[in-house]
Amino acid sequence: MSPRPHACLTQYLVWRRLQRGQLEFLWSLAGALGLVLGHPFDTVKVRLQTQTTYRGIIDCMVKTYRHESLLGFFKGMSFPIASIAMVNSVLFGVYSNTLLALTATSHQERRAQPPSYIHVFTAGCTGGFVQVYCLAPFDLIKVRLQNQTEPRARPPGSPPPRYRGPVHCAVSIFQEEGPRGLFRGAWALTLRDTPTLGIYFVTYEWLCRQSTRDGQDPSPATVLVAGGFAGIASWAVATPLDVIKSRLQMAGLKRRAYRGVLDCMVSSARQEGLGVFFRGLTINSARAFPVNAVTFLSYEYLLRSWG
Ligand SMILES: CN(C)C(=N)NCCC[C@H](N)C(=O)O
Repeated sequence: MSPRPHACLTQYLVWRRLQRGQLEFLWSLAGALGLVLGHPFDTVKVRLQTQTTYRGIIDCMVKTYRHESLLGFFKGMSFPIASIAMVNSVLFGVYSNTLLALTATSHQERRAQPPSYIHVFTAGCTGGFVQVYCLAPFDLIKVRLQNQTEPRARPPGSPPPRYRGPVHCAVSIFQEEGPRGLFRGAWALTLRDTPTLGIYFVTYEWLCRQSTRDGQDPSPATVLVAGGFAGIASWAVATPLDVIKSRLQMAGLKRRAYRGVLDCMVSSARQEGLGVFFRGLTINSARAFPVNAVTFLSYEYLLRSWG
């Protein structure tokens, strides 16, 4: 005997819900995996951008390893892992919905009727702008923890690190610098992410269209390569403001008074030369490829499975 139609529908909906749950879980897992692999590079980048004690990438890696062991490279990783699924959902969700509003086509329909690059750029900038306000406090805590160079096993009598962990760091910033302190550097982050996420999605779309027949979905290899290069292109453009953002985030701690983004740019350039804006460019690009290849692969497959 065949089951009643409404029972079939209920079973189907439950199955779809489970499938979605699994996919959301996989997305978080893929994002988190990319982040774990990329975090050591990120730590070296942040230290090069904010501290003047290192002569370059290798010097920073050697000093970090000698002084703090391998664990030193993974400082500040827990909050980014905990928030990556939310930040990516906001970014990709706003991007996709802005494209939907601009072009009135769903993700599936966009293969047959590709949106213009102006629309892709506008949707990317909108996604970038909105995600900043989810990302800013997590990014601030990450940067503060990555800059703590104390080893885990401290010699007796040496002072403890200022922050005992991410929660202690968040509470201390809130108490010492006020609720606005948690958004320190958010304006520089907005200037960094709004245009560069436009570039990110345009690069991805352009590379996918170059190697995919009209109307077809890009292959997994295309998605990985296009995602990786989109990461590199956007981070290359983002690096100067990334340096400024990290310095402003650390400024609250050092009680170093910058009057704003422009002041930080001018005084950094005066003291260290124009090269300061490219600190961390190489390591940022090396990190960007794997992290963003994985991010786009999970995004494409999630949307295809959701239909
Ligand atoms: C240039 N920018 C800011 C970006 N492309 N951002 C989006 C990619 C974010 C990814 N989780 C990453 O950390 O690379």
